[in-house]
Amino acid sequence: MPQSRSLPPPETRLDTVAAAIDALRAGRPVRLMTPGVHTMFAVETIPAAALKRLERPLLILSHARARTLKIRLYTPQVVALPVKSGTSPADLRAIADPTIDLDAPMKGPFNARRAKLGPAYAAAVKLAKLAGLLPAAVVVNGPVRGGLDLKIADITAYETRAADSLAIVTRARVPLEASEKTELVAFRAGDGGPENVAIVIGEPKNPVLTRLHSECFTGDLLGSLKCDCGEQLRGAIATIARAGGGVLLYLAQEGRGIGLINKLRAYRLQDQGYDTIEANERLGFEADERVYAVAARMLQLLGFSSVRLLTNNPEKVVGLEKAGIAVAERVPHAFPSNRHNEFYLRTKAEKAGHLL
Ligand SMILES: Nc1nc2c(ncn2[C@@H]2O[C@H](COP(=O)(O)OP(=O)(O)OP(=O)(O)O)[C@@H](O)[C@H]2O)c(=O)[nH]1
Ligand SMILES: [Zn+2]
Repeated sequence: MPQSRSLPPPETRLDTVAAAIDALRAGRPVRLMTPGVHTMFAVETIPAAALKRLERPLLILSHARARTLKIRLYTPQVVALPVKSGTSPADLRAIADPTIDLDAPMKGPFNARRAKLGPAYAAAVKLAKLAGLLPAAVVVNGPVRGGLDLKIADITAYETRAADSLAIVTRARVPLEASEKTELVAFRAGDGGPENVAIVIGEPKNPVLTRLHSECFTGDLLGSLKCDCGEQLRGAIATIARAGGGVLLYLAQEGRGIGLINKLRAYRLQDQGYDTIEANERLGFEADERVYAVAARMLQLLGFSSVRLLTNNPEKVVGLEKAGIAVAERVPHAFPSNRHNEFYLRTKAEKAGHLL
């Protein structure tokens, strides 16, 4: 049975998070309000002048990044490293970004703080992730002028809130090569965030044959041979059409939720010999950062409550069920490998439990 989702606290807001994402990406500070105040910048965008003015800044890294740097994990979720005076944004980026390891050898050892960290520190890293930036933040205890105010509860509730606020914006018939009877349904969240599209094929019947397709610019659009996304996308449309009907959700979750730029960073690490999972972790991400609340809400808005899911990934089945959709059956969805993606597919099978 699908579990019912816990509702976000009613006082949390969506629009504040969207504004904070813009601020961080532009190198501006965000004030995180618990009851106390902390101020954060993203490591990727902090301006030199702003860093210089901060009093006793801490560099906050995820556990995944800390493990790569052999930093002791004294505190849960994230670690805090005191930033010495005279440190430049480039120095911080060299610690946070493994793709520049080789150009700027890092100066260790790094001694993390042992003292307990309040919730603002992990929230800062989560907000950097939501902004599509490296998962690393500079945080000070106290307010900084010019910052935007954001409640920590708004960050924690963001994904659920965004999913709950989804609405169908428009729909149109778009005949496809593999399926002439096809309609595209466009969804948008209340904060105007990333748009998601459902491709409704033929006459879907419950439990509806469904593919959750995470956007892949390189595979879907450019025909990259590094992954199997392009084949899975076109293959799913053809399979669903042959079955008489179903739905493909085209989800704005590039790079398993880390965004295009971070995925390209992960590809750089793969060229140095790391596999797809190690690359994510060296960057400071989980192996898979996707959540399926948006997918579940799209299905509900389309009137579907139970699916036959085209996937090899058991985590997608669990994720969708957790978000409130019953998965009546898993339908395998594998394609032959090529010499570029063979190792990638084998890694997914061996390390991420993908079933082939
Ligand atoms: N971070 C990262 N993302 C990747 C990499 N290769 C492909 N992707 C992303 O992985 C996603 C595609 O995964 P999916 O095919 O939806 O899902 P899956 O987990 O492989 O499971 P299936 O349903 O069995 O296909 C897309 O968002 C791609 O951009 C990689 O090496 N690193
Ligand atoms: Zn891909």
